Amino acid sequence: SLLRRAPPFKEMQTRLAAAKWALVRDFSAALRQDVVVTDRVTAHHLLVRGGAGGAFCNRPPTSAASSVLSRQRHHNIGSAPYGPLWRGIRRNLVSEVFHPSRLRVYAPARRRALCGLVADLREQCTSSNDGLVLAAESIHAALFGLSAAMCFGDGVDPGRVRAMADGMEDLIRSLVGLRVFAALPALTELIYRQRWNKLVTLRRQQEEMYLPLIDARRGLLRRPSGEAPTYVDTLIDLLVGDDNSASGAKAPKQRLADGEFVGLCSEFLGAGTEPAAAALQWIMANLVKHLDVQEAVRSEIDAVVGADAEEVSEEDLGKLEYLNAVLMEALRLHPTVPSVARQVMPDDHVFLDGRRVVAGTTVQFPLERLARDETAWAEPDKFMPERFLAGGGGSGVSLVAAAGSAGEIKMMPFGAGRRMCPGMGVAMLHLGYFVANLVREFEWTEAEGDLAVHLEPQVGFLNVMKRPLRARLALRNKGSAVAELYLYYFIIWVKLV
Ligand code: HEM
Repeated sequence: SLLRRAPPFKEMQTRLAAAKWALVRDFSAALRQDVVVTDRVTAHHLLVRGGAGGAFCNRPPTSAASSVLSRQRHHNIGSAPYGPLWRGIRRNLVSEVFHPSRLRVYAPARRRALCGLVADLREQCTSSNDGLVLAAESIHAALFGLSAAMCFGDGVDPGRVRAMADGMEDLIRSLVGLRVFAALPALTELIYRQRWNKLVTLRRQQEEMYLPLIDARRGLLRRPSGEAPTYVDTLIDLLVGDDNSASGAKAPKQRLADGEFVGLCSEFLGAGTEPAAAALQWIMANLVKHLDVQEAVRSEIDAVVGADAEEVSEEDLGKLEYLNAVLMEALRLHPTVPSVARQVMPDDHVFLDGRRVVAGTTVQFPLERLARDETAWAEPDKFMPERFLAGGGGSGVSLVAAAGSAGEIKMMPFGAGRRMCPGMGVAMLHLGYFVANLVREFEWTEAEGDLAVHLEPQVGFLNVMKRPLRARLALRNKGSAVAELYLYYFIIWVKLV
């Protein structure tokens, strides 16, 4: 009967095509009612201005492992209800880890990740006849290693980092199936026994891998000199308010429990790596498909960065306007998080065309659809970075919907409003830094047959490339000082692994 309640897919598409928003019933979320908003003015109104009265800042019940397994007692930033706990842990991430002054301290870790990636790609392309590389796997490993270093510190055993990355991929693959536990967990736990057991196993593995590293940081009397504070360090003494106080009275602030630590580290590693790794693949895939754009990025870099410079530095990125336009265009066409969701709370007075939306309704904002709106963009399905240069249709479009967005949202790959992604700044820094250096180091071209680049998405929990990125690489800077530097890093990397 639940299946019968869901509208046929085609009908839903037609309704969505014709309207600013549509009511759908989502059978997978058991009797839940969803509204899907596809209009950019309505999206801005709801996400940025909120529902009169309430803030319209809650997400629907989540399938995050911590929350489900602890019966909603332990939360991470994404799953926490809008309130003191959310405020405390989000503020900690934004001001203690992602503040620009702190981000500078992680520059050596970024450099090591880049050097490891370049060395890995060099090794692959020089050891095969045709320069073929498994770019998807290499990109993921480099970005995960960087997140792990920012979370737990340098010097975590590379074997353990690989095991954490494998566990995270497994968890992300399972997440769509785990949505059934977001509502009525006591019942769904019985019905979907196998999935529940899988969730318990994945979580236990995370505890076994993360807790010794967390304890090691707790036990440090003093950080090694010059080492940046890790995400775990910032959580150790953090005191947060409690949203679960049944009486509603203001509860005293408390330290985080082990379960919350594990959940927050899992979120940092997963949210910090997976959408960024997917975005980096989409960007490089478009550069492989559009060689003229790749060459234009390279020319811009060569004009700004001296031939003997070791790398495109983070300071250089601000001068690379065309590179920035490429990032924006790839994020517009391929938002790696497919949709953003809010739940209407009793305090939220959310109105659509004069009708109040009932409390409990989930409001979805499909990101790709908003960003490919043909009334907002010329030729919305085409990859045209120039549109983000001065005078183009996208110039002036900001990733932060509140600022300069003239009451509408033309794209929001990082979401919008108070719950928008807190990692946007660091993600854009990582994307710019990696893309610039990968284009400077190598010429990227397409392989043939099954290894060719397909810009076809596979949409699940994330919007990833259906066929993982493969490419043929040719070295630039073959005899330069830069090559020697990467060789040096490669030798160190091989010794470590
Ligand atoms: C290209 C990379 C990334 C993309 C496309 C992305 C996208 C998003 C989106 C669409 C949301 C939902 C926002 C909303 O509901 O309005 C989100 C939330 C979030 N992201 Fe990211 N993200 C990226 C990188 C990161 C990084 C590097 C971190 C760092 C750990 C991060 C941590 C989070 C967290 C904690 C939330 C939940 C925020 C809250 O509920 O207050 N993300 N992200």
